[in-house]
Amino acid sequence: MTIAIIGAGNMGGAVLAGLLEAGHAPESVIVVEAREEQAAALREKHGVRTLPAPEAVAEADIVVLGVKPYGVVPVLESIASSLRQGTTVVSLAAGVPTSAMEPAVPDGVSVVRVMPNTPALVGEGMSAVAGGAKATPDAVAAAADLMGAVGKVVTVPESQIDAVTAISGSGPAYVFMIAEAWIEAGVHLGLTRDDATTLVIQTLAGSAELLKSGTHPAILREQVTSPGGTTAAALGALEQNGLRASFLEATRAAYVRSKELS
Ligand SMILES: NC(=O)C1=CN([C@@H]2O[C@H](COP(=O)(O)OP(=O)(O)OC[C@H]3O[C@@H](n4cnc5c(N)ncnc54)[C@H](OP(=O)(O)O)[C@@H]3O)[C@@H](O)[C@H]2O)C=CC1
Ligand SMILES: O=C(O)[C@@H]1CCC=N1
Repeated sequence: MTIAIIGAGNMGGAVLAGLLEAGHAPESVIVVEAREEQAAALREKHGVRTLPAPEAVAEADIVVLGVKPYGVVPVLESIASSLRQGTTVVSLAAGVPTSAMEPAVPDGVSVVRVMPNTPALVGEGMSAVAGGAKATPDAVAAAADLMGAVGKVVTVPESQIDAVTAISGSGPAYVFMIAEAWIEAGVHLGLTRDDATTLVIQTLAGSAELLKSGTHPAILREQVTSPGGTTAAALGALEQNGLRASFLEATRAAYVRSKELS
């Protein structure tokens, strides 16, 4: 199975590193990068091959598109004549529907849309997979297998990909912003920045583990909240300051933006 990754920046690079970490042989991964210095850095760091796009896709069973949304269709047009029958194109781009990509590829090439997230870098990604109208079931399964190497995968109808983008695609940024604010809050209370960082990161990681155990978040929250205690005081302040409404509004904004991009 040869995988070509066109555009190994933040997201394509996370998939690349995650795949290698999961045991994919570096020789079976070909990277296409716009700038030679970036290509050289990836060769050096990961031991992968780098090639111009047409040569890379001519060898590939799966072509992963990690370029910005506006670059997706131009890249497809530039590689169309080199794609082999039976190749699966996996687009990671936000807001680019398969209906915009399919006309740019020859018949016999499947297009699958994936919305991943950056924790793929450490094998803890969350991806949603949606096949285009012309994608074969095998191609959708191959895309799901690929992303399964770097985290969890769900298969959704393409109509839900904008919602997925708003929840898990952009989601890590919500967590990182909360972590930043939380650490600063610790510093405001007199903790050293190092200690505040350790306290916050381990609290996030431990809480994520508890959530993964399957207990409902409301039960876990109740277990921390003593009547009339410190947590109740903090949660009251979060409610008063509109935490839930902020999440509704933030994810709605991401959803609308994802639709606008298409
Ligand atoms: N970042 C994220 O968390 C997520 C991103 N995505 C999607 O992933 C895609 C990439 O985003 P992101 O990784 O953040 O962006 P980056 O800018 O970090 O990565 C894009 C990469 O593609 C390279 N590139 C641009 N044009 C070409 C080309 N013609 N051929 C080969 N390489 C090219 C860029 O090089 P150069 O820098 O030289 O331009 C860069 O390395 C987007 O479509 C985005 O919607 C999806 C989910 C999450
Ligand atoms: O911000 C973006 O547009 C991309 C898509 C999801 C995460 N990053």
